[in-house]
Amino acid sequence: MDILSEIVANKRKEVEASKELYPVKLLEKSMYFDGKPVSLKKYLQREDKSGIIAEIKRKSPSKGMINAHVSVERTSIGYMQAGASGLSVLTDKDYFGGSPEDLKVARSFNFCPILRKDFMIDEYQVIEAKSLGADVILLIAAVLDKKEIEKLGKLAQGLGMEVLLEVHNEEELERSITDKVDLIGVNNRNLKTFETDVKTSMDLVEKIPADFVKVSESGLADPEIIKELKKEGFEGFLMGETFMKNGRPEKAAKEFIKQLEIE
Ligand SMILES: O=C(O)c1ccccc1NCC(=O)[C@H](O)[C@H](O)COP(=O)(O)O
Repeated sequence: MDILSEIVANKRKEVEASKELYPVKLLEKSMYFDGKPVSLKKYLQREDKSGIIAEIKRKSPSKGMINAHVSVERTSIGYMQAGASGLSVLTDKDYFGGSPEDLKVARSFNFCPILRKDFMIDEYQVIEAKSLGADVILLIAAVLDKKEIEKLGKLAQGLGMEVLLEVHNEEELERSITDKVDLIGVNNRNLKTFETDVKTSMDLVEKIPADFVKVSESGLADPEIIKELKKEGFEGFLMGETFMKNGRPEKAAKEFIKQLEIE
């Protein structure tokens, strides 16, 4: 079984357990449930922002432990002060060392778009994302068919959230495009081999219809590459490890964003 199939199989069990522990009726009582989400699309298009979606991720299947002792409060606030356009918070525990609590902490300290970064396969998780205060959910084309993307996307949009669809190649892009998503992310990481190549973004960009905000994801570590991706039409840049491998991720983000020379 490849890692993605393993993560998804594990996620199915986890979601069933969560449904028992925290039924939807309870999630709907959250103080965030009726709140208006913050638009990532709008933040990515602000000229005073960097376009960086800065991620909080303690570990990953490709890199193992990256930063076990990160302070979500300090890092999330620091990322936004450094000029990030939004936050991405891993809520998967077993493979990424995150938790729903991490997202709640980031939400309570920041007014900015927050992406719930997880493996979404069930409507329950979309409702849970809203109850945690998320503004955006991720849908991964490699694990969902078009009907599932439309069902989960429609529910998220109905709750006021935006949807980031992640693709890795032309086949995934072609079979998944729908108006039930708002942003399209090109994952530079091959989730089977873990190899990252920014050429993946460069090659796919012209195939993405103009009405979607374009995000380049993973393996980004050089400000010059961000400048090139911007020229190609990308407005968002999802970055995790480059910042998280530093003891103070927010300081690494500040240094990096400074080099983008935002006016
Ligand atoms: O990062 C992994 O090893 C990974 C493995 C399997 C599925 C997803 C994985 N990563 C999730 C992500 O999409 C990244 O955290 C995100 O794009 C940031 O990437 P990076 O800047 O390379 O940390």
